[in-house]
Amino acid sequence: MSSTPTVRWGILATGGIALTFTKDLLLDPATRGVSSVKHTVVAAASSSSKSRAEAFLKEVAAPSDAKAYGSYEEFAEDPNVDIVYIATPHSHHYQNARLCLEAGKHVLCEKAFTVNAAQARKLAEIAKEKNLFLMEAVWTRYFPLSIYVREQITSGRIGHIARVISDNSMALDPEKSFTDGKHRMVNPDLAGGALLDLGIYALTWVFQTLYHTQPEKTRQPPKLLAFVKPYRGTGNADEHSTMILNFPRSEEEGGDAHAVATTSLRVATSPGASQDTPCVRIQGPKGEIQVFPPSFRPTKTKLILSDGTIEEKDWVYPGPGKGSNWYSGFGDSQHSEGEGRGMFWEADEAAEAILTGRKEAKFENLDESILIMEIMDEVRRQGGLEYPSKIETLDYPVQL
Ligand SMILES: NC(=O)C1=CN([C@@H]2O[C@H](COP(=O)(O)OP(=O)(O)OC[C@H]3O[C@@H](n4cnc5c(N)ncnc54)[C@H](OP(=O)(O)O)[C@@H]3O)[C@@H](O)[C@H]2O)C=CC1
Ligand SMILES: O=C1OC[C@@H](O)[C@H](O)[C@H]1O
Repeated sequence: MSSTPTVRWGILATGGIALTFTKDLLLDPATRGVSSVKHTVVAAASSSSKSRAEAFLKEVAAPSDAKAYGSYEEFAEDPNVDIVYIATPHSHHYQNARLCLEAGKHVLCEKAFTVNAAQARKLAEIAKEKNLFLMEAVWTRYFPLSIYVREQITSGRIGHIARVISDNSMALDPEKSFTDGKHRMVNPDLAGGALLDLGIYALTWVFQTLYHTQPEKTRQPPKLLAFVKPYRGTGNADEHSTMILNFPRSEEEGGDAHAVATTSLRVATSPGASQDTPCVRIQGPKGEIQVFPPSFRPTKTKLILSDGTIEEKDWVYPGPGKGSNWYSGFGDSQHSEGEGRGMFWEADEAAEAILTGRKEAKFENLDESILIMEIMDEVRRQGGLEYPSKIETLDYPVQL
């Protein structure tokens, strides 16, 4: 019998990303060289019906004794669940995460963490009170590619970072793709728009290169200037947001660093099907690191130094995958047969934290998730973008 500890997951919601995450979760960790932990799925819940949860468990090939629930509330009480993965729209994260924390479960909650910073702060407070692990599921931070980029920065390869230019945009043709305005990408009731869905990755790259690479004690929040263009189809959801950030730095560190973070659901980072325009450029006096799209799951980096060195790297996502119908999100065709999606690395991190008693994630703690929510609050304040009060509230429980 294996002595490897197994973490027991419950999956809250059965939509697109829940399927992708759970299929990744159930891949053998040995395929990515992990031997310290195993994952299993013991329950799934659908707010639509129990039969939908059953169909979900079947589709992901969960163990046959995994339990299906037709209600999130009943599911949260399941004594066999160690940690819940929350895969509802942004609007629902606060209510759903709070439900699970109140029931004593550890939580991995999809991005954007919440609708606003106040909700994120409240969840962090409850997790702390109850001594539970809580993490925003920003999977990109856990990729070997991201770890490599951060290491190039901290080892000083390009010198003190002067500037980061970061985009995550997709030409989604919203009038055609989301005709009735109800889709979560554009629906204000679901905290839709580019900023919370796609812009968070543009900000993730800015923060993981300019903020997370600093010693924790010296990290300082940036100043922000932002513009927001509303999506005319639904009004209170943005079709693009553009952010300029200034990160304070001492003269010894090269002085203040600047970032430009952009996001759009109308135009793409790299035109057509090409992926040859960098989505992230990290610039220092000794060179530049480029990351190629899509910024949420890049497969290529290029380091260009002023001494003429060029290091190009292709990044493979370990498998075995589950074939070509693997959900890949909007406009993302970057997935090859045989590859996993790459969501298992964040799951490994959550599991490792639970097993070692750590309460926050190592590559983005709760303070950093809260700070990024504060930045997005400020973008919306400067851009005049308000969501309905029922999804901005701290009240709990609220039926959405
Ligand atoms: N990390 C990544 O790469 C990705 C992350 N995401 C994030 O995952 C979350 C979900 O996205 P995605 O899976 O694409 O969304 P889907 O619309 O495909 O699924 C959302 C699920 O949430 C549940 N739900 C509960 N209440 C509602 C409601 N009022 N309206 C719609 N759905 C509801 C439903 O499941 P049920 O009926 O079973 O309760 C639904 O299937 C978002 O936060 C998004 O940002 C999305 C795509 C990629
Ligand atoms: O998180 C995400 O990454 C992939 C995108 O396709 C999707 O819209 C977004 O939610």
